[in-house]
Amino acid sequence: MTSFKICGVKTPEVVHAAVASGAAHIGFNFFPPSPRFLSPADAAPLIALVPAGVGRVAVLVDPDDDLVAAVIAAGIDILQFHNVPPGRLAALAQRHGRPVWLAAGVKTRADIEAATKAAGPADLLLLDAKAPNDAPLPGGNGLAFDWRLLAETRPQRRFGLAGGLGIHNVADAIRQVAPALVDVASGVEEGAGVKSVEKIMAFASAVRDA
Ligand SMILES: O=C(O)c1ccccc1N[C@@H]1O[C@H](COP(=O)(O)O)[C@@H](O)[C@H]1O
Repeated sequence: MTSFKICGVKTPEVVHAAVASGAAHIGFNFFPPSPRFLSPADAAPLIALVPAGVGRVAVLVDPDDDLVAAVIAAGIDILQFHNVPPGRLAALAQRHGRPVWLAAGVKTRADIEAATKAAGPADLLLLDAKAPNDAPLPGGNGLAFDWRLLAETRPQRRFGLAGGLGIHNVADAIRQVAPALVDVASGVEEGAGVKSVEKIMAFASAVRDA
């Protein structure tokens, strides 16, 4: 079965639901403009509820070193980076001694090629839709990219798929793209930043049935 990540979790009830659903990873968002934002202090008691064997992932957008250190102190074990300048990913991976994921926006084949190069030291390349220029968030926008691009230009490395996934399309995405992991934020919400336990369970069933 393809593994899945439930991203942007903010309450104990949703942590428990994500664990019960079989999520391999749970994401905590540390980007202040996001409706899913948590401070490291607020995230720490939630992160502590995640059992061993389930990955605790921090979503970070071009963070400074203090924020990275703070999320690690809060109990995070995987660092997911968006919008990091070229070269900084390797430095972050080395300095903080944690697995790193590189999230990259895709609209064209060239984006996939550039992301594959940039992801060099990353444990996972997470391909998401490229955010529109005026979007306040680089991810979490509920937008999918054209997955057919991956049939033409498949990254020669481990990659995950994010962006606009939900109960209605995740099985198709898995069959069509065969990613190592699928990642969802807004597709299991009933309002901006408000997760639905029912939708999380339905998403998990759709992944299992794919
Ligand atoms: O979710 C957010 O608010 C967010 C903010 C900044 C960077 C990344 C963010 N989320 C990531 O985007 C994917 C896809 O989101 P969606 O399913 O399309 O809503 C999400 O899983 C996070 O990895």
